[in-house]
Amino acid sequence: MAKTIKIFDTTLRDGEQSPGCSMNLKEKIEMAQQLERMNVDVIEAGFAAASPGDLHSIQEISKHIKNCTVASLARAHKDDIDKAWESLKFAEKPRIHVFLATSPIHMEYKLKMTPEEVLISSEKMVTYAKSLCNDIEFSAEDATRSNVDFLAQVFDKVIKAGATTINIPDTVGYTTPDEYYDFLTAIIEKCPALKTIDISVHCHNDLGLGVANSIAAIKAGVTQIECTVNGIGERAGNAALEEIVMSLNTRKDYYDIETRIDTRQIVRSSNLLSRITGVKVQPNKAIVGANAFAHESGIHQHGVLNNKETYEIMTPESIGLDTNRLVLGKHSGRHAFNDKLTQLGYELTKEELDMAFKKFKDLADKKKDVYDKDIDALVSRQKIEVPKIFELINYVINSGNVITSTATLTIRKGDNLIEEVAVGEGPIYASFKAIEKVIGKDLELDDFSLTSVTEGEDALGDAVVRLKENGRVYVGRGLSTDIIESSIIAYINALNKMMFENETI
Ligand SMILES: CC(=O)SCCNC(=O)CCNC(=O)[C@H](O)C(C)(C)COP(=O)(O)OP(=O)(O)OC[C@H]1O[C@@H](n2cnc3c(N)ncnc32)[C@H](O)[C@@H]1OP(=O)(O)O
Ligand SMILES: CC(C)C(=O)C(=O)O
Ligand SMILES: [Mg+2]
Repeated sequence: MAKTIKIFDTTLRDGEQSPGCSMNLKEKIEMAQQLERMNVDVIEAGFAAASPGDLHSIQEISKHIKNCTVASLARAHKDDIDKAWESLKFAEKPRIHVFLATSPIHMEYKLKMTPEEVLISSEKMVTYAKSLCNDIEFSAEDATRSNVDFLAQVFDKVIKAGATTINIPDTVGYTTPDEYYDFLTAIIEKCPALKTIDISVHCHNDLGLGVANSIAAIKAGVTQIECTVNGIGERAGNAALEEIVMSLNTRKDYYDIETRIDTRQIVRSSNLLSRITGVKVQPNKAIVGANAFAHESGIHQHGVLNNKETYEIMTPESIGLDTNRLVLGKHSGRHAFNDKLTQLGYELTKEELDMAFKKFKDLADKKKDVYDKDIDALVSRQKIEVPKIFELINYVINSGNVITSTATLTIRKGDNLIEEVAVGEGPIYASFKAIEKVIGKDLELDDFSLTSVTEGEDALGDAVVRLKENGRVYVGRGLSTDIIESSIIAYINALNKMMFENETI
C-alpha cells in the first residue's frame, strides 16, 4: 500500500520572508483558506514574536482554519514560545515550531553559544513548549552543515522532551540529492528514536535543488515535506509545493508515495498567491508556468494531436487548469454562475455572490467570452479587497503621439467627489499624477506591470502597481478590459491598502 506523506506549507511564514511578498491580514486569511481547500496537512501561519501584527494574523488565520494543523514558529526562547502559544489560542489543531541552529558557523557567529549550550537549550525549550502544547516540531536550523553525531544527540534529547516532529532543514540550500539521502540515512541510523515520530525536511533552493533534495529525502524515509506555493521563500526560495506533489503524483509508479493534496487546487493556489503578492510566475516554471502545457513546435503539436501523452506527462485538468472551455456569457443567470463558482471551489455568502454576479455581468457586457480564469480573477480579487477609501468614479484621457497626455480623474473620498487634472508622459503616468494631486502628496512608485488574463482583443488587462512607503511595499491590482482603467484601479487599490494598513496598525 502507498505511504502517505504530510505536506507542511510555509507560504505564509518562510514564503512571506521573500522580499516584496508581504501580505496583509485579509490576504493571509484568503491564502490560508485556499491552502485548506487544497488540503495541506499543516499551515505555518507565521512567526508570532516578529511583531504584534504577526501574532494577531496567526490568531485570525487560526479562527478560519478547521481541518489543518496551524503552526507558529518560535526561537528557542521562552518569550517567543509564549507568543507562539498565544498566537495559537484559537487553533483547533495547534503546533508550536521551535528552532535552533546546530551548525558550527551558526552556533559560533550567530548564536554565540557552545554546542553544549545548544543541546541544553533545545531540550529545555522543547520541554517548556510541550508543557503548553501537545504537538511540537523542533527544527535544527542549518542541519545540513551540522555534525551528524551532534545532531543525533540533539534529536535524542528533544524527542525525549516531547517533540513529535523533527525537521532536518537544508536552510541554505547547500546539499545535493545524493548527499542529503546519505546524510538523512546516517542520522536515522544514529538516532533510532526518529523512527517513532515524524521526520520532516525543509529545503531551500539556492542551488536550484530544493525539490530534488525533498524527493531524495522522501526516499530516505522522511514523512513530512515543508514547501511553499510557487516556491517563494528566503533568497532563492523554498521547494515548490506543486512540483513536489506533482512529482510524487506523476511518478507514483516509482515512489508509491501519496499526499492528501487536492491537486485540482494547485493552479488556483498559484494564481491567488501571484495576485496577492504581485509576483508573477515565470512562463517556463514547472507545473504552473503559462507554458507548462503549451506546445509551440510542429513535431510536438503533431504528437499531441495524435495522443496528448506523447508530450504531456500529466493532464492540465489534474492541476485544475482551465482548458478554456467556454461556459458562461452575458446571457447566463445566477444559477449557472453559482454552479461555476462551486466547481471552482468558492463558497460565497449571499452578499458576496450578489456582488460577484454584478461584476460578472458587467464583464460579460464588455467581453464576448468569459473564461474560468476571468471568473477566478474577479472573485478571488473581490475576497481580498480592502475598504474603498478612495474610489474611481470616472476619468477622461487626452492622449496621442503629438501631444502631452492629460488625465482628468474624478475620485470619491467619503462623501466628497474630487476632480484633478494632470499631465504626464503617457496616459497612465498622467493618471497616476492626477491621483497624487487628489491625495495631496507624491508617492513612490516601486514597480508597475500590465498583462492580460486571457488571450484576445477583449482580454481583461491585469495591472499591478507597487507603491512604497517607509520601507513597506503595497501591491495593488486592477482588472478591466480597458488597460488605462485597470492601471488607475491598481494604483488606487495600492493606495487603499496603504491607508487601510496605516489605519488598522
Ligand atoms: C531560517 C529562518 O527562516 S529563521 C526565521 C527568520 N524569520 C525572521 O527573522 C522573522 C522576522 N524577524 C524579526 O522580526 C526579528 O528578527 C525578531 C523580532 C525575531 C528578533 O529581533 P531582535 O530581538 O531585534 O534580534 P535580531 O533579529 O537583530 O537578532 C536575532 C537574535 O536572535 C538570536 N537567535 C536567532 N535564532 C535563534 C534561535 N533559534 N533561538 C534563540 N535565539 C536565536 C540571535 O542570536 C540574536 O540574538 P541577540 O539579539 O542576543 O544577539
Ligand atoms: C525555521 C527553519 C525551519 C527554516 O526556515 C530554515 O531552516 O530554513
Ligand atoms: Mg527556511
